[in-house]
Amino acid sequence: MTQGENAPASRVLLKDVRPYGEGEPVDLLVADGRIAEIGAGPDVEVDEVVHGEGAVLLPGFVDLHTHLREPGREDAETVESGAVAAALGGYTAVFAMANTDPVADNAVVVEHVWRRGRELGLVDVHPVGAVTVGLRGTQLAELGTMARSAARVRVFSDDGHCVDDPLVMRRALEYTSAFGGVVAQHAEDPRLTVRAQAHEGANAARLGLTGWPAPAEESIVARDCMLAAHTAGALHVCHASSSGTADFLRWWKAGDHAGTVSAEVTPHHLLLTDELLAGYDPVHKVNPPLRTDDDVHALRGALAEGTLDCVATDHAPHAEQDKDCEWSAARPGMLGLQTALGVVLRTMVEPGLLDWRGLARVMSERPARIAGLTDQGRPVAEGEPANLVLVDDEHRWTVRAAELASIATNTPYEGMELPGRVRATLSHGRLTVRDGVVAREGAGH
Ligand SMILES: NC(=O)N[C@@H](CC(=O)O)C(=O)O
Ligand SMILES: [Zn+2]
Ligand SMILES: [Zn+2]
Repeated sequence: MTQGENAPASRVLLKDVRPYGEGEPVDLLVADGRIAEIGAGPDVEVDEVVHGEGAVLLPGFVDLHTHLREPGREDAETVESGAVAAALGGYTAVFAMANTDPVADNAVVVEHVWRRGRELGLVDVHPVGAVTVGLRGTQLAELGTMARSAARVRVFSDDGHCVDDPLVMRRALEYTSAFGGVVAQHAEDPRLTVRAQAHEGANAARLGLTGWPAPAEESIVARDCMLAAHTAGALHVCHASSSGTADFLRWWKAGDHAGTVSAEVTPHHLLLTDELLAGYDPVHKVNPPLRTDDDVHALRGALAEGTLDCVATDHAPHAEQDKDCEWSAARPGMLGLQTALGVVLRTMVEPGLLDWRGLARVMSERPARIAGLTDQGRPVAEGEPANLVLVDDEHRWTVRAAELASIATNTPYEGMELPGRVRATLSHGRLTVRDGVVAREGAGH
């Protein structure tokens, strides 16, 4: 049984919508969780009508990198608050990272997160399993048990920590390749980033902050690509942040290597730089750190050309006491689910680096394929699953932390005007967002 099957409204008419922002507006009928008809007549009988007024219809977004903080830090985010934020951001599937408390390194924790997601019925919540027990980097977690659990875990990551022992990484790639899993690596050589607080460069030097050098990321990315080739495993590079990482991946992907390598970039690394650190506001503290303008432009180019496969939010809510303190004590991370679309429109679509089809590729199709999802990231076409987002491309809005759905408020975009508003989101044929508001009635089983 898939989410939404118990939904009360099974027939929805999306009126005057433009799939991929192309051509004249059409009417699109959703029935029984699928796109039943494109060009449906005006007199068709439905339970709900959404007036698109020419808004852009895309496959629902898929986030490979979300921190939901449940279990353990429900004062920062819960599966519920995160699922609401995800739906409002246009997401129909999110991958919830394993660095919870307790760690999601066993079937009990991943099944809890997965069940909670299903109960809510707002977005498909896929738990990520930890690679190693307790994220400690020494002993492989029960990867096979998590894969065989009800949550059917396919993405594994110690995110927040690097699997720095090359033998442990090798074994993880070997083991997961046996069942089509992927290892998502937080690439950070721990020896090169001891006490690191900011991108190693002129700004960190001026501000007196210990540097996080780009080679700490790049050396692990290079090593892991070689291990993926050697094991014929699947590697996914989390939050690529430097021009050197992009250059290496471009070179690597141009070669003929066994294994599979994919990579994500976050919205904040596409827009923000370490110049923002001058005010010492920890809202700008994130791992990997904000880097330079050159890095930002290299990452945009790499995403446009496909060297970087997709955008992932690394949505990282933190409670006030963990963020509203001096720089060195603050936790790294920033909110991202509700601002990702706007930042990608601003950094990639407005400058002409991606069109709407390109946006669908990097925010929906590629991430779905990387994670092995078959019902997400599908074309907007008759017979396909109705996991969809309707974007009002003319609308601009101002980010206010207090108005975001997350419990935590650590957005670096406070007061910023962003393009694009999510007018509606459909998960398995059911409206989860209507007129920019979460549609909660009927949620749950
Ligand atoms: N990105 C961050 O700065 N923080 C993440 C961990 C991570 O993604 O490495 C978190 O869990 O808060
Ligand atoms: Zn990370
Ligand atoms: Zn993360």
